Amino acid sequence: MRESKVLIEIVEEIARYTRQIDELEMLKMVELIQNASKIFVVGAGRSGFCARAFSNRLMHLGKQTFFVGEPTTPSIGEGDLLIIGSGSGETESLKVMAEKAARIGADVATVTIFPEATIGKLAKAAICIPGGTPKSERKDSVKSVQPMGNLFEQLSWIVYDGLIKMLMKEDNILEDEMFKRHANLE
Ligand SMILES: O=C([C@H](O)CO)[C@H](O)[C@H](O)COP(=O)(O)O
Repeated sequence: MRESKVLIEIVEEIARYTRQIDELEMLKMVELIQNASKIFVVGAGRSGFCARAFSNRLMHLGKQTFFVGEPTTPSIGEGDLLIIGSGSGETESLKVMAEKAARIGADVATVTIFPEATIGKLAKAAICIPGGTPKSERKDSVKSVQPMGNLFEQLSWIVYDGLIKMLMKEDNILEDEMFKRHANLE
């Protein structure tokens, strides 16, 4: 057996930058989730894979949750929440969705590297994650040992899992209850 230097380098980077994520902003997101009628989650590409996994856990918590783009996703309205995972905060289709949701009277929240970008400006909670992105003309917030948006995507997955743990504690939801809601047609 030989430990992998590559894996250790990645995990150490994740641990180092996790410390720069503001828990107060996570608490704001928890409050928005608790107060929302319906929760819509969206993200593109790899950021979208992480956001999609988050929507699955929100469903397990018993929240009325929809991943945007599915044929079963209804219209968003006042009192609803749109959570956007976007490193750059400037992905075209997501900007349009953020603007539309805000216009309609829904709350917008985001997990992003750049809270000052278009999506972050519209957000009531913007969890800022250190990272880089090939998309933004803004300077990456950190120099990562990994390519493209990897660090953002990994940290966003951890942030989403952290939010779920916070919601479990706040709303007193046990894992057994969550598992009962897990898909039985798989
Ligand atoms: O898939 C992606 C790319 O591989 C970056 O690592 C991005 O997640 C996708 O392009 C969405 O971009 P953002 O909205 O800026 O996260």
